[in-house]
Amino acid sequence: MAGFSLNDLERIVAERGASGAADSWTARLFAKGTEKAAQKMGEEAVEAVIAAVKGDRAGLVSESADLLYHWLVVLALEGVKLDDVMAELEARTARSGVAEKASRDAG
Ligand SMILES: N=c1c2ncn([C@@H]3O[C@H](COP(=O)(O)OP(=O)(O)OP(=O)(O)O)[C@@H](O)[C@H]3O)c2ncn1[C@@H]1O[C@H](COP(=O)(O)O)[C@@H](O)[C@H]1O
Repeated sequence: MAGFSLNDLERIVAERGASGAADSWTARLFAKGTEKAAQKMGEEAVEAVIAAVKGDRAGLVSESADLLYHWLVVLALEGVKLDDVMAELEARTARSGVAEKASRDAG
């Protein structure tokens, strides 16, 4: 699917979290703080694990979405940017030399 990214969701989480809106789950999580948000993140991770082990692909998609959303809430509450995580992943990829190996294999 094109057109929606984790960066989009990160921005929505920041806006809704800061809104204080009574009908916003994100604002409620922000008000409760990192401990509650991290607890929810852990619950969603376990639910994703259970779906994977059961071979429940639709469940795995749904629980993965819940997990990524709650993970972004925890990052926001802790002042960590998605870009920081991507930079770490990029650095690991560079250290592993996988990109160079792939381009050598392709050439
Ligand atoms: N992606 C999500 C998203 N995924 C899951 N959830 C909410 O996460 C909550 C967790 O559900 P659970 O069943 O695990 O928990 P619960 O039983 O409702 O709560 P507890 O009793 O366990 O505390 C639900 O209320 C879901 O609606 C989400 N809430 C919001 N978003 C995104 O955030 C945006 C803003 O949402 P609001 O902040 O609600 O406006 C939305 O447009 C979405 O893009």
